[in-house]
Amino acid sequence: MNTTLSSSVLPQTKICCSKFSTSDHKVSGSRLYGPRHSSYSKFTFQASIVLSSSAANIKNGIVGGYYHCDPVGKKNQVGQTFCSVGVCPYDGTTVESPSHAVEEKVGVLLLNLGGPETLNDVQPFLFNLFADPDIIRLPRLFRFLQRPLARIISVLRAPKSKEGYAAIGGGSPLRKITDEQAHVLKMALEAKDMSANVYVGMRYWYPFTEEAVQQIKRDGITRLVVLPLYPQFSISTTGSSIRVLQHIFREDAYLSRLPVSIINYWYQREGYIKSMADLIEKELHTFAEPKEVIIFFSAHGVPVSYVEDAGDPYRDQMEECISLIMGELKARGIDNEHTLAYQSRVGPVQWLKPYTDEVLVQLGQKGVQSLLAVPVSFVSEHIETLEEIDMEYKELALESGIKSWGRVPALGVTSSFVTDLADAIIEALPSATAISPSRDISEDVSDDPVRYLVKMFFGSILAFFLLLSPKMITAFRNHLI
Ligand SMILES: C=CC1=C(C)c2cc3[nH]c(cc4nc(cc5[nH]c(cc1n2)c(C)c5CCC(=O)O)C(CCC(=O)O)=C4C)c(C)c3C=C
Ligand SMILES: [Fe+2]
Repeated sequence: MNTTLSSSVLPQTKICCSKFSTSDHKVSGSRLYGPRHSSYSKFTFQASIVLSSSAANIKNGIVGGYYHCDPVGKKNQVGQTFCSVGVCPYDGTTVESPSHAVEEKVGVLLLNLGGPETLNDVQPFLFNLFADPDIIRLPRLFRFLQRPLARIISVLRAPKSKEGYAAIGGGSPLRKITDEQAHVLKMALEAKDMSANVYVGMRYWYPFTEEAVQQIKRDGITRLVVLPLYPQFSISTTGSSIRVLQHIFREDAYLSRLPVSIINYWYQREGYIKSMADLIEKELHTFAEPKEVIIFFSAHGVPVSYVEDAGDPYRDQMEECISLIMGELKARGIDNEHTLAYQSRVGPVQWLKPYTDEVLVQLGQKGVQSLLAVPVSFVSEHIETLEEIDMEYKELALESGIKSWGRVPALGVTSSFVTDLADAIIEALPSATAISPSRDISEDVSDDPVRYLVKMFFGSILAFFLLLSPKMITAFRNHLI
């Protein structure tokens, strides 16, 4: 049974851990931190998962406690990571505490992508990114090629990426912004009477998730909330970060017992939607004719196969997110036209459509005069807002006939947004449970050496032809360099 917090069990620095207990205590009182924002909810991938806890744990698009996804039916890559969404759905109440109280040390781990801090970091950063099996998703038979391929692609891609990073000052601003978000979030939690250490763990650059987790251990954290800084869930972002975390936790006796709650996505939260609407509303007023402006949502793309073959909920969540933001604007009397397109594709495969660059040209040709670009996949400024949108897409739009261009800034440390993240963390805390030591399917290596050798043999032959085929070479040249 899940339990929840009442204000009386949220003192400033100490939390009685037994209040969080999930066992058979007597319950009384009323719930304070239950699921909110039901009107915004839609749980997009519940059909392909099987809960290990009760079905009542899904409510309002929010799932409490850990459960593991069953990769039955449609192949679901999401199912290879944790799928809990944090907040405790227990519609009961406060737990009566036994007499002893143990000091609780709450930790919040912010997960993010990370970015190169100097131009010399670019190629090794890209190597880490492309070596991630959630970014370049090779069939199992070809997994042994992941790192050699990552080496080749990162070397080929580095010059183009370096140009981009050079144009925004020689490195990514992500670390600085994420550190600021961590700091402001800690203060927002304190303002809500919750004392917590906030850590930053990056997937592909410093400070790596592993480092953050070691610090969490050293600090003796007794309860952890994990908050990926991506509003929508994608296999390639939150999924990948959580998979790494799962791996680290499973290997460690202390961590595998640590109660953890993961907020897998939060695009539907009222605080986030309203904060986005605030930014858009403000920016619309900078145009001479605000009502004529097309609101152009530009989301980071993912390959179509993620969504259509692996069950990535990203596109559905993105579409719902946009409709929630537009609904909020409409409620404020703003009913501009809007459109959604996907940016930043890499490599020769099909990505989610329509593509941002193509739609910009079409809009220009159709005679659209004013356009407001709204980045929606990410909450910090980064290379794809500062270079791709502000420079490349702006130039393309103006060349295509659009006269008036604007861009909504990323949320960063906007106070209404950070306050809402603090609420999400407080809501998630009661449902923290230890990570189950179940096997990570994505790293399931065959124990049988003969099978392994056979796979390696045929895999190498196939890979040889694949890598040397003129089509592949042309594709890499056209799309990566
Ligand atoms: C090749 C596959 C990639 C997928 C899939 C992908 C998904 C994805 N990425 C973000 C957010 C960010 N990505 C950033 C940089 C970046 N991403 C890729 C590739 C994929 N991303 C590359 C090669 C790079 C490096 C930059 C470049 O060469 O273009 C960043 C920027 C970090 C920074 O340094 O500022 C962000 C942010 C999302 C949200 C997403 C899927 C939903
Ligand atoms: Fe990316």
